[in-house]
Amino acid sequence: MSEPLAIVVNGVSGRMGRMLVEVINASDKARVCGALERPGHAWVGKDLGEMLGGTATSVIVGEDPAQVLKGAQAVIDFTAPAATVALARTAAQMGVAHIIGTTGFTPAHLAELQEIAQAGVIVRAGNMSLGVNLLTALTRKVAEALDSDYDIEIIEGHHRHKVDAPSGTALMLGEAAAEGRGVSLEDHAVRARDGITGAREKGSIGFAVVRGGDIIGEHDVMFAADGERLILRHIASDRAVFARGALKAALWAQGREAGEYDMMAVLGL
Ligand SMILES: NC(=O)C1=CN([C@@H]2O[C@H](COP(=O)(O)OP(=O)(O)OC[C@H]3O[C@@H](n4cnc5c(N)ncnc54)[C@H](O)[C@@H]3O)[C@@H](O)[C@H]2O)C=CC1
Ligand SMILES: O=C(O)C1=N[C@H](C(=O)O)C[C@H](O)C1
Repeated sequence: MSEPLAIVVNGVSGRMGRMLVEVINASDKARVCGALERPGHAWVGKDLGEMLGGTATSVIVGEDPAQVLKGAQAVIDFTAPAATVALARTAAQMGVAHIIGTTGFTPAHLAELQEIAQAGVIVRAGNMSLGVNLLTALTRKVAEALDSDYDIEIIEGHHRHKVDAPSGTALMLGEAAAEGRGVSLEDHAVRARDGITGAREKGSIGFAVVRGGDIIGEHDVMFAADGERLILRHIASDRAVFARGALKAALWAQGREAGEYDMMAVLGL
């Protein structure tokens, strides 16, 4: 049996950071070899196991990616856009595969990641779950089959702490719908409605956002026509689905050529 993959978890005290440690620790294919938090965070310099409420481990939470990534084969990163772009540069320089779950990137961030990926392996997806990636493939197929008499609306819901909207997943679904229709999302997206908006423009792709409580992540893609509606739905009820996907991506990324990949590639969809 091969050695377990050495993985660093970035943003380790966050909702996804904690979940990643749990999922990696439960796997015989990988181990947590390092942990990162934002500079000055209360966990920096402390033992990861103790910070998570368990027994001491040999992993001390660090704040300097260049130090912590030494000896790592992958870093899994669910943090914030600027932090992720900065880490991508270091990971590429050090030959460490960078698995990115962070959402909320601007077009400038995305262009920078694309440039960095010329020299490093990046796997990035707005949603790492198998279910959502299947939903994405289905959305593309249905959008291809139905004409613009079917209005496409994407409705997403998340917990009260989420800072970006629409969600990375909703945008991924919007891209798939636009691709299926053979149009550009940028030209057809309606990301907010308020006041006297006028009637719905034919061919547009609408987004609606719910924020509240502890909703982990819910996404509907609606195709609404005269006389019928088709709704494709995914509900995440456990963050482990995202962490398991990220671990799969870290294993898949080993030995790949430099480039930016997505979960559809990892899952072969
Ligand atoms: N692609 C996917 O499947 C999923 C993506 N997400 C995305 O992951 C991101 C994080 O989500 P949560 O864990 O819920 O947020 P969170 O707020 O609980 O955790 C974020 C963590 O990142 C840390 N952080 C911020 N700046 C940092 C820096 N410079 N260096 C190191 N750590 C830093 C914070 O201190 C915090 O611990 C969001 O963008 C969210 O949308 C969340 C779930 C699934
Ligand atoms: O912030 C979250 O929690 C989630 N974010 C991702 C997104 O923006 O789509 C994925 C998941 O739905 C949870």
